[in-house]
Amino acid sequence: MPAQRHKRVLLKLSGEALMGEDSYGINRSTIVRMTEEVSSVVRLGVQLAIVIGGGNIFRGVAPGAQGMDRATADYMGMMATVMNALALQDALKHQKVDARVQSALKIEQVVEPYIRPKALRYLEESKVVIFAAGTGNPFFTTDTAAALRGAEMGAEIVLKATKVDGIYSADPNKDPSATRYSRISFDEVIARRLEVMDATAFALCRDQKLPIRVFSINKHGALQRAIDGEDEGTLVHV
Ligand SMILES: Nc1ncnc2c1ncn2[C@@H]1O[C@H](COP(=O)(O)OP(=O)(O)O)[C@@H](O)[C@H]1O
Ligand SMILES: O=c1ccn([C@@H]2O[C@H](COP(=O)(O)OP(=O)(O)O)[C@@H](O)[C@H]2O)c(=O)[nH]1
Repeated sequence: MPAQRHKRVLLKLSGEALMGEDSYGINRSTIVRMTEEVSSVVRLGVQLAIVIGGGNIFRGVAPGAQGMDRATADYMGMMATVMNALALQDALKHQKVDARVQSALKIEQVVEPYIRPKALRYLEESKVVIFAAGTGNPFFTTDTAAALRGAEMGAEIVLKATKVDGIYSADPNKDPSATRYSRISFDEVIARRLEVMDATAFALCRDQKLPIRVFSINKHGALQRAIDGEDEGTLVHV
């Protein structure tokens, strides 16, 4: 076992990445590939909590939400994350991985509510815990939910699996000359307004001294390398 392997991590999975090549919803082969990677790290004995996004179904700030009351649109976005959480739980079941979904919004017939001690117990029992409905509050994001739940679960690190392979000096989708950092401090990320995660999430992790690693969801083996503390993507440190 590598000396640096993390024992308990909070993995943030992008909702948008679940779309794969599609323009909306959940792409079957993408979710299967993701859950194969997740199940292989769970088999190593790593305690894994997951926060899943919802951007593949609905975003409170999307053009489709224009003219809507922002809080209403955000509640729709949170409901979208519940759908993704159920799809992820089901896909993990096919990999013979036991997962529990806990929602920050009460939808009792569908998922159990978030109860911190229960979530901690699941982790100790080596069950994957999937946190749905973000923080349960409008005007927040699932990145902030990842920071919050990561801190509550006592995770050693927040692993953000996203479309880009790290944090760049500028948005690499807009500026092809942008260069990737292998390590960067929270203060620098915030001062330079690097937008791969929102400022609330960065600030919460900085205050809780909870490091973040940003890596590509599409790179085979990247999750394993991130779990093993290897130089993958970008590490944001205190
Ligand atoms: N400095 C930066 N480095 C990397 N990505 C950035 C940067 N600034 C903006 N981005 C954008 O952030 C996106 C990832 O954030 P986001 O869309 O919120 O991801 P997710 O859906 O995974 O939560 C990337 O696709 C990229 O276009
Ligand atoms: O605590 C939260 C988390 C999410 N959302 C809403 O849910 C949507 C989907 O989450 P997010 O955009 O973070 O998902 P991802 O970027 O991972 O696809 C957001 O746009 C918000 O509208 C929210 O209101 N509060």
